[in-house]
Amino acid sequence: MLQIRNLTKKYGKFTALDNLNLTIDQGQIFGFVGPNGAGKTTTMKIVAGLLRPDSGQVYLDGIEQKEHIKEFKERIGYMPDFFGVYDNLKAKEYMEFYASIYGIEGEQSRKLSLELMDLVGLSDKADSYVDSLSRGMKQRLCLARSLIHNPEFLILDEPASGLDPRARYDMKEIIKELNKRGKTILISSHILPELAQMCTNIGIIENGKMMVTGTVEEIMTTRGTASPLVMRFVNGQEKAIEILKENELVDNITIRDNSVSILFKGNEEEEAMLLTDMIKNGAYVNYFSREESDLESLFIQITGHTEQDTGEA
Ligand SMILES: Nc1ncnc2c1ncn2[C@@H]1O[C@H](COP(=O)(O)OP(=O)(O)OP(=O)(O)O)[C@@H](O)[C@H]1O
Repeated sequence: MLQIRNLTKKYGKFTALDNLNLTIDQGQIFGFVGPNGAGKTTTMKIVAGLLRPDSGQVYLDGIEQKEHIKEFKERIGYMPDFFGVYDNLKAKEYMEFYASIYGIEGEQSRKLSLELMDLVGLSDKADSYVDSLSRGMKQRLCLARSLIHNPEFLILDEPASGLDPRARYDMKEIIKELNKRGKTILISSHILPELAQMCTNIGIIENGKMMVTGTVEEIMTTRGTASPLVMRFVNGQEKAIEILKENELVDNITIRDNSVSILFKGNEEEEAMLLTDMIKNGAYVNYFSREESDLESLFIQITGHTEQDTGEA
């Protein structure tokens, strides 16, 4: 079990992580979702032991990271969100180089490197130069590299970023296979439906704080977002919004294009009363409906961002 407790990280005066808490149980694939700059990479780097927090603790099975950094690094594999340049290095040499960092040499290193390249579907590229591989292949190689010391916990920072649909699918299948083989996985992404298909649990981060964590179903239930209430107005939207703001059952008002979306905690009767109240006060409502909720709308409800807003998917 990985536990992150009250993690705070500042870059100068800017607070990137603000008392962040998170627990990931063994065997989970935990999807870490948030807009650009929310603090995902910072969190992942801290857990991987590559960045020091200003305060807070990270525990793996109750063992505190600061006191046992070597053991942490042995038990955790980290795949960064960028891939460096490796001139004149073949894929197998790249793998063997990383194996040597962990003291794995000779025949053992060659065998392990080929096994891992096979696992990520790159066995036919062992003799290709790293720089000649496609982006998807490089990312799979990077994943294979993070497995070289057989870590039980994997941290994957946007492993499918920039890949085409086929390559994304392949990456997802590899991650599911790794989970089946016993790896606990923390994965970040902006692609929410993809995370939903693959993850057991989701955490949504915004401005360095965990907004919500749980299974997808739990999140939707506890946030009351199972069905956001969406409405449109021909006239009187401002008045309607005033009414919405005063209603105790209304949470999180999102205004997008020509529609207003809210989290409404009331029952059907209270929903009808809300509509009546808006109409009585001069709002011309031409649409008022509970919408099917998915992860995308959940994300927007919680963070106020669309995937497009967050930049690269
Ligand atoms: N080395 C640094 N120096 C100063 N500010 C930084 C540094 N690294 C990150 N930040 C800032 O900290 C915040 C969190 O960054 P981080 O990379 O953790 O976010 P993220 O959620 O991973 O974003 P993205 O989805 O874009 O990768 C951002 O505002 C970023 O600009």
